[in-house]
Amino acid sequence: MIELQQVTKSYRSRGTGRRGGEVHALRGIDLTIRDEEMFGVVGESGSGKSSLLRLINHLEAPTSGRVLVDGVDLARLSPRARRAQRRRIGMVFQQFNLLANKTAFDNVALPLRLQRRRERERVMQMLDFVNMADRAHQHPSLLSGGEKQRVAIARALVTDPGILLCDEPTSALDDHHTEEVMDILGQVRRELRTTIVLVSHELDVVKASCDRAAVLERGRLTAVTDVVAPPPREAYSSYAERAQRYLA
Ligand SMILES: Nc1ncnc2c1ncn2[C@@H]1O[C@H](COP(=O)(O)OP(=O)(O)OP(=O)(O)O)[C@@H](O)[C@H]1O
Repeated sequence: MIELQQVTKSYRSRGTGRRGGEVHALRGIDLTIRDEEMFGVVGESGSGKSSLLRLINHLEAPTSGRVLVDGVDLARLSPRARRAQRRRIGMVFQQFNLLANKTAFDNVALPLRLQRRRERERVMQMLDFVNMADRAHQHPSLLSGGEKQRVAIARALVTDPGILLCDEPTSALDDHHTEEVMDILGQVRRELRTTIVLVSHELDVVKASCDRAAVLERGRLTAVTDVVAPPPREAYSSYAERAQRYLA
């Protein structure tokens, strides 16, 4: 479970025009994300979505308030214990962040190697999970955006984290690849029982996949809603019927 209690995050403003000023990226956030749910975070650009993820991952500490992951306040841990705790959280980014000079296999193996683990089987198992086993020895430049993101998901999950944070994972992809990546994330939740936090400005993606979603507006949490999934494609007899009903 992830809990944010009265969390505030402020940054010194960038640039010289407002020297000494502060940007209030998050203000007074109270939020609980349950185990094994797919939780959406939506909001306009600058509303604080990425800041929220960085706090959950403890890449940054809150200015005030507490962030608890499975009941543990990472701010109170020693740096070493915090690093160990952070390994239980995987992360996926909009621009994939794969190393261009390494194959898909080596990219996925990297988090294990950083822990001095060499587990070829485990790497292949994760590549298989994202349907990329047959591309294991290709470099990212030969892969489509959707394929790169699937490799990035395998890399994030190879150390078996209980939580996966996704920052705009489909925003650089076309509709077809978006669907492919969201199918994989659905499978991650169902089969690996990973808790997924999905930051996205694409309301359709959140509607089709999340159980609940938080709406951020200029750093404030304005709502947490249960998401009602749209009817599945099979519910319509034709594309025309689906388009008509979806748009109306
Ligand atoms: N390191 C930083 N230093 C200064 N200001 C920052 C920093 N990171 C974020 N901000 C500011 O905090 C606010 C929230 O930014 P954040 O990136 O969390 O929003 P976002 O909703 O993820 O936006 P986007 O969708 O454009 O990435 C913005 O005004 C941003 O300029």
